Amino acid sequence: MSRLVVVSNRVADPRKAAAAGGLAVALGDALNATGGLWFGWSGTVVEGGAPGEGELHVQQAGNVTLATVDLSAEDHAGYYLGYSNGVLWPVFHYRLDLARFDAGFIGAYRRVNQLFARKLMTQLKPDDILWVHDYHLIPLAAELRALGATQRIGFFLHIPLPPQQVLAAIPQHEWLMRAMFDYDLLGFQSEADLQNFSRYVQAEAGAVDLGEHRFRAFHRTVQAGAFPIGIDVDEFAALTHGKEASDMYDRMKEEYSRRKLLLGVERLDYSKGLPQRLRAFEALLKKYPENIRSATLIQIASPSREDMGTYTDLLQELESLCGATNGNFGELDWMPVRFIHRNVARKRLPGLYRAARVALVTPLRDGMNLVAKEFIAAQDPADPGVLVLSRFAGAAEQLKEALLVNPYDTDGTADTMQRALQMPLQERQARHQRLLKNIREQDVHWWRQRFLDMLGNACNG
Ligand SMILES: O=P(O)(O)OC[C@H]1O[C@H](O[C@H]2O[C@H](CO)[C@@H](O)[C@H](O)[C@H]2O)[C@H](O)[C@@H](O)[C@@H]1O
Ligand SMILES: O=c1ccn([C@@H]2O[C@H](COP(=O)(O)OP(=O)(O)O)[C@@H](O)[C@H]2O)c(=O)[nH]1
Repeated sequence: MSRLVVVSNRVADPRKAAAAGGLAVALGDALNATGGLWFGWSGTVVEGGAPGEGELHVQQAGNVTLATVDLSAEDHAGYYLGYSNGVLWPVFHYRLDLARFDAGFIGAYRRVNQLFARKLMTQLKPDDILWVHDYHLIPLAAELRALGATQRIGFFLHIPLPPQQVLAAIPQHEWLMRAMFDYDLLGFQSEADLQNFSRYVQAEAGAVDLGEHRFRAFHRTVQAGAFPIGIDVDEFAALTHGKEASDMYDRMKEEYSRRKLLLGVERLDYSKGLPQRLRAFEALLKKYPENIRSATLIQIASPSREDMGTYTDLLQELESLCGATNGNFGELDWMPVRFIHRNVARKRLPGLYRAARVALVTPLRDGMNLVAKEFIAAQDPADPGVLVLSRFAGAAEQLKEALLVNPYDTDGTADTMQRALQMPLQERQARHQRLLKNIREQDVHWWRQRFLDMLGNACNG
């Protein structure tokens, strides 16, 4: 059997995967099941290190070999903060207004992909199957092929793929698109992303649609598909009954025994729609004053990409919005919003999810959003909470029994929050049952197996 080689910017020890975030948890799970090699950035930034160079560290973690590379400070700035998160992240989330098309970034992005390709080549076996993840590494297959790699290589994009006209604003978009054709299989989170890819390559590269999502361009044929990522429902249910989550649940129930909790959990990121959510919550208090003193919003915003101005600006905006709502509506014995700018350990999160009556997952755009699925998995089926979900999250294609909202519509979102708070038990149970069925059927194992089965059958040529 071929060995699985997973490549991603973030790498985490899969034995400790429960402590890591979305992408890392899912990949840890995929590798735990099959064993193999996980290759990527070590997380170390070397001040004064030579650009395009980095030490390779190899260690064993159970049945998974971890191979990671350090990055020089110059490469980290240009590749991770610059091109990946200053250009690709905003554009792929439809935010051209936030993109910084700095001509200096692309050199570092290319250099790090070349560095990864060189280091990875030393670890590869001829019949390995490679699975590359996310926007940091789009040209990796092209760089590997240039060094002679002939292995099967798949790519999965964890973030949205925007429409053609948005994508085409990236000065290097043709180069990126050509690089995509060096993969055998391209995976997207949703049907909408897949459709955008199909239109884009036909319009911009004159690609020929061979049917069943196979496209021919640049003398190569690539298979594409939608593979919505899931969670390990059983692992999450077990976490829910663990000590950390139970303690958290008990604390929350005691603290908020007389109140209904609304909950938001995410990285502090402009894609997550946090200012819009806070405004909608304030509109809820204005339109439905019965919620004054009886509803509390807990918003966890875990620190992310803090070296970037767009992220620090957002923090200031959120602090000011929360301050205004608490100032306008707060009472001596009740504060409407609790804003927590810290990471909450994943082991404790299920307790928080279970104590909440309503989860607010209202991103402006999101590849998938695993928090939505974790919230469902953590609920008590006899008395479940309600999921309010943005129609612009990848998860909305699957989770149809959630209350779907347009996060730009402040009053509409406030009305939906009210509906969620008022929803009768029977309706909550019926919706939850169907949502749980969905996340069980399309879980992380299903995601991995479908992608790898299709990669096994796909062959570029
Ligand atoms: O690695 P960071 O820069 O700290 O960012 C964390 C991860 O954020 C993004 O996650 C995406 O993947 C999730 C799992 O598929 C998906 O549910 C979510 O919608 C996406 O935003 C990013 O794509 C990852 O590469 C980062 O590691
Ligand atoms: O304080 C926090 C906030 C988030 N998460 C985890 O981070 C992941 C976020 O994944 P998601 O797909 O929702 O969004 P991303 O951050 O990857 O864009 C989920 O597994 C959360 O449980 C966490 O462990 N602690």
